[in-house]
Amino acid sequence: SLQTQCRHDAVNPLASSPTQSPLEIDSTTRPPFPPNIPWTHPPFCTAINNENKDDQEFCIFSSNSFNLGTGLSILLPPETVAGLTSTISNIKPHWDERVHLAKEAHNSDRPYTLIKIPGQGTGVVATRKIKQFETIMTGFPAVIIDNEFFPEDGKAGNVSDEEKEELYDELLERIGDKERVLSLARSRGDKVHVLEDVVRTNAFGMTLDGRKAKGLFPEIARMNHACDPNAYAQFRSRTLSLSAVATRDIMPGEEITISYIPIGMSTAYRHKHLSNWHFNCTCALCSAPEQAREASDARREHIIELFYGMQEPSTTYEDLIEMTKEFIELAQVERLITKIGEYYQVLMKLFYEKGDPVAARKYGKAALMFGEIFSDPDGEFCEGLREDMEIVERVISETGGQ
Ligand SMILES: C[S@@+](CC[C@H](N)C(=O)[O-])C[C@H]1O[C@@H](n2cnc3c(N)ncnc32)[C@H](O)[C@@H]1O
Repeated sequence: SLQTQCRHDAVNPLASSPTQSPLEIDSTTRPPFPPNIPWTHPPFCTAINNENKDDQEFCIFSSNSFNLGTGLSILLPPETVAGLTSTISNIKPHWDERVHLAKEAHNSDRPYTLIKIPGQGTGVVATRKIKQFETIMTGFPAVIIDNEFFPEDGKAGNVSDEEKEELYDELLERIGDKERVLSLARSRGDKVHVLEDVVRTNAFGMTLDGRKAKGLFPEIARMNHACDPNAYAQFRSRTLSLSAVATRDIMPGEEITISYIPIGMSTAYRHKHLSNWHFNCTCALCSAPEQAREASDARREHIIELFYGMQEPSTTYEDLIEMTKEFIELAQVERLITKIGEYYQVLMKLFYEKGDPVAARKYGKAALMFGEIFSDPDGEFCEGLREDMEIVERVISETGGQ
């Protein structure tokens, strides 16, 4: 049978793990700091007491030269950082990517500008027509912090306020371009450390070598949320970059938006998930007339029913064909294009299990095409799909597709 059980992490569309093999680390001593690695400060480490497991060491590593001197500071276990070191030292942004990054670079080539959006602070607006699938901007992180430091709102977690305060002060001190970070939006007032607030309000979920973390990409963080967005943030583990990619054509003057939450939920679920950002969503879908919103909710709920229905063992091959057609039509009406790779992957698996490898190949190819646009091309999702496609191709050549 096919190997891929892993879909993108539904809650964390940016999940991925870098492919580099870790440098050797002796975890009983301070992490090594050889001169050939890119860090410009000695690591600053602390052991966090975890009630259920052994203590875990976390260190701040910083590079002032990263990303044209804007700098990077990360707070992760040293073993995870070891796996990232070669990625960080190898980053040479392409010129077309740098256009959107460096203050001094060709500003006029940028297809967007920042403006004030009533009730939403700053937002990003297109200055020319942007074509579907075009990369709008590519950014690199300023800060990466392990999720150990972000228990869910209201939960205690393993790190004391004093420990966090000390670590965040140190992290902030080491950030090369502080303004790039401190000018970002905040949502929690003075109740928490300014860095915690900025990260909670602006960072993207990512998985690095199996550890969940939050990455702060200050340029893309200016994009506001919409429940039916026209762009998508794609993480690439190989370059540690995050790109905003257009999911449809965007006209000049149109605001460029991304979804902060997994796409495809009905209104009530969306608002529950968005509560983490402390704002009432005023996007076009949430402010649509009640009738239109209810119709969209009904379609979205039906998509979810079909999705699970198709996976029921009792579903026959004929039912699967009918359900697939209806499912794809609804997903198109709701414009869930960024999820389509994930949906097609499930269809590939189902048709394969029902003994139709030719249909499985059709959906597998489509899954990979969308996966390479909307998820990490070197991440688990695409890697797993490539392996599965080899199995499907082999079965077709052995059986002639019967
Ligand atoms: C990642 S920031 C986006 C950029 C931000 N507007 C700024 O001024 O830098 C997230 C914050 O923007 C605002 N925001 C984003 N999307 C919104 C929406 N759909 N409706 C209302 N406020 C929104 C909220 O204040 C939220 O906490």
